[in-house]
Amino acid sequence: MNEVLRIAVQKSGRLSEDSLKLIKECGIRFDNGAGKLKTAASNFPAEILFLRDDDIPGYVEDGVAHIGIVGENVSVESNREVDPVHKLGFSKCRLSIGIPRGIEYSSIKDLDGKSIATSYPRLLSNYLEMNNVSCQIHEISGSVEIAPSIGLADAVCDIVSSGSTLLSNGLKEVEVIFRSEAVMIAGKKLAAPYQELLDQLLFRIKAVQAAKNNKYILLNCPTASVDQIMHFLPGMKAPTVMPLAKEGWCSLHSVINENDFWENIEKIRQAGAEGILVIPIEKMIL
Ligand SMILES: Nc1ncnc2c1ncn2[C@@H]1O[C@H](COP(=O)(O)OP(=O)(O)OP(=O)(O)O)[C@@H](O)[C@H]1O
Ligand SMILES: O=P(O)(O)OC[C@H]1O[C@H](OP(=O)(O)OP(=O)(O)O)[C@H](O)[C@@H]1O
Ligand SMILES: [Mg+2]
Repeated sequence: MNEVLRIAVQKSGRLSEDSLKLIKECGIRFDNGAGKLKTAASNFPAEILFLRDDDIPGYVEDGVAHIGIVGENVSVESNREVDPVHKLGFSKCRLSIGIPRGIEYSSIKDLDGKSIATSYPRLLSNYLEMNNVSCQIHEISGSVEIAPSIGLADAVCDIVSSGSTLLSNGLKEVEVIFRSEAVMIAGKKLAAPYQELLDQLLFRIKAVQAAKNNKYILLNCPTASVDQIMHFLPGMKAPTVMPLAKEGWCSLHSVINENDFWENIEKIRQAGAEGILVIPIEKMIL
């Protein structure tokens, strides 16, 4: 197969580092020397294109790139015909409406007749329409949070993560209109060889993500407690249980999910587990 999967990633910005890290964790090696806008992988039929994030959905729709990594906010705002094939779990943020801190706010209806500055006119107008509110939208491409203080608009609608940009510009968050994270997008109806390469890449991405969400756990426990502990550590199929060289004791090996880690650790300690070791997993094939 000579086909090469073209992957579009952001050249420099909030998505760049995590996008390249993910591709590397999938075992794909490439050289991304400074200023390089295109690079070929050395051990996977892929080429990486370094682009402005706003241009990525368009390139994927046109087939210039087969797949791309962008924020869901940018993908949906672009209204391009692309498939959001897999959420990637990084660059989590929200698109929110903010108003000057001193202004009282009770509901979205308070914004009726007001002006809002944003880089996301489509997402904003859909939200306003859904709520039967009519506003004047000022589209600007950056430094949106400055708008109320220079008299450009009454409110803003922009990306919020920690909220510190809103805060340092005298604004408060009043409505979350969209929640976003990085997503892999693909062209509609990819030709079979590219779909096959995308499937291989997705298989690797899922293994990397599963490994990040789980830890390998080893512990010692009284043999009589195994059933109770297994209940909290079901493992991928079932935990491994081996006798210890001490009568009435065994060693139990399993995986534990990051999300309920502390809660379950407490429960297995109460059930008699001792000498608990928790180890990161590098890849996890389900
Ligand atoms: N503060 C943040 N925390 C988390 N994710 C964010 C944050 N700001 C932006 N993002 C996400 O990262 C994406 C890229 O943000 P960035 O600020 O790098 O975009 P940009 O300035 O438009 O970049 P480009 O120069 O490529 O056009 C956003 O579309 C959003 O999905
Ligand atoms: O809630 P916070 O944690 O403060 O993050 C929100 C800010 O982050 C992004 O800007 P960024 O810093 O990427 O700068 P840019 O808009 O110039 O790209 C976004 O446009 C917000 O301004
Ligand atoms: Mg951009």
